[in-house]
Amino acid sequence: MSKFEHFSAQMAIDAVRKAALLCAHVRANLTADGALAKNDKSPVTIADYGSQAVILHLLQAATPDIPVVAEEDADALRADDNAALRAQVFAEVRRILPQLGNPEILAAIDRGNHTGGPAGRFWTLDPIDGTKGFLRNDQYAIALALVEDGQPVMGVLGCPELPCGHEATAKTGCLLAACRGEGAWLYPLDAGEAAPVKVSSTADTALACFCESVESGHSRHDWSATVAEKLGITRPSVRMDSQCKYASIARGDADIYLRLPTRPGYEEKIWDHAAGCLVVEEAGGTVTDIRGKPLDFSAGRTLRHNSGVVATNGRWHDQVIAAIQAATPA
Ligand SMILES: Nc1ncnc2c1ncn2[C@@H]1O[C@H](COP(=O)(O)OS(=O)(=O)O)[C@@H](OP(=O)(O)O)[C@H]1O
Ligand SMILES: [Mg+2]
Ligand SMILES: [Mg+2]
Ligand SMILES: [Mg+2]
Repeated sequence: MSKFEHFSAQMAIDAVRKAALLCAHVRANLTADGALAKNDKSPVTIADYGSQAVILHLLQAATPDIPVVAEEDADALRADDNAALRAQVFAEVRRILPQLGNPEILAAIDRGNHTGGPAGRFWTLDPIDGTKGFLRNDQYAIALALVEDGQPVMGVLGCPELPCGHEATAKTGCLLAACRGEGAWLYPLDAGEAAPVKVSSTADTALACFCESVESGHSRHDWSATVAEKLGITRPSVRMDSQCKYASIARGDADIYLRLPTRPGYEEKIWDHAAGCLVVEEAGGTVTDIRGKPLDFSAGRTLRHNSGVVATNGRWHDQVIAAIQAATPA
């Protein structure tokens, strides 16, 4: 690993950990006035804005020349109607970074407006992935990746509600990190030693555990049930919010993640997949779209050359793709 990648991985892990503290504090105290609906009707909370402010401020300090593609912007926060929400964001960010003034917080959030593309380096951030899960007190993730010449080369997934192991005593909260060519690693979310992670070795698709979105608006549950049947799977799917699904595949808890498009024309966002995709690949798994094409992170802010997502332990990925082709309309 180059010196730059080593430095940026440590810094990214630290930034995600700080944002996770903010998210946990907001979630423990969240009331109905802590969230807004965006233009596309999807929710955004104090924690989405606060997490983005903390991470983008830290990225700006450490790598000022690397632009960022992030989900949120501060437009709604600047509106007079949202003064109360804005004040809560400022207060939450200052619990983590006490020196930051209000204008700096808004400016940090607005640093995420890069267009992406095929050349050079950029960061991509989802400050809270699975905002609906966060609001339901369920799974969510903080996802940060470094993309170089269209390829994720470093990824960090903070998963504050995912247990760090399977034993009953395992702490809640883990973080997965990967650098291209260096494997994937599992850390306790707060602090502590890393352990390598590997995908499952499940050899028979009939024994596979498959996971998908909670929201039927994000992935076709009826089609995935048909795909599962074609693969001989009898266990029901595990429905889980956010890129924690990628974390589950990387750790071998699940074998297949299906994200089958609910409507033609929806373009998946790069921040919803870059970190998770690298973590799974570095754990030995395979990630493609539903036609078996690699995810193309070089096309801007979205995966516009892809349709849906499939992640597996890599043993029988082609069989899963074939089952999807047979189960879904052309
Ligand atoms: N129509 C459609 N199709 C596919 N994906 C969509 C769609 N609409 C929204 N989104 C994105 O889904 C992100 C969270 O999805 P998940 O499947 O991981 O979580 S969930 O179980 O549905 O809550 C969610 O990310 P966050 O906004 O960060 O929560 C959205 O970017
Ligand atoms: Mg998301
Ligand atoms: Mg988000
Ligand atoms: Mg969102």
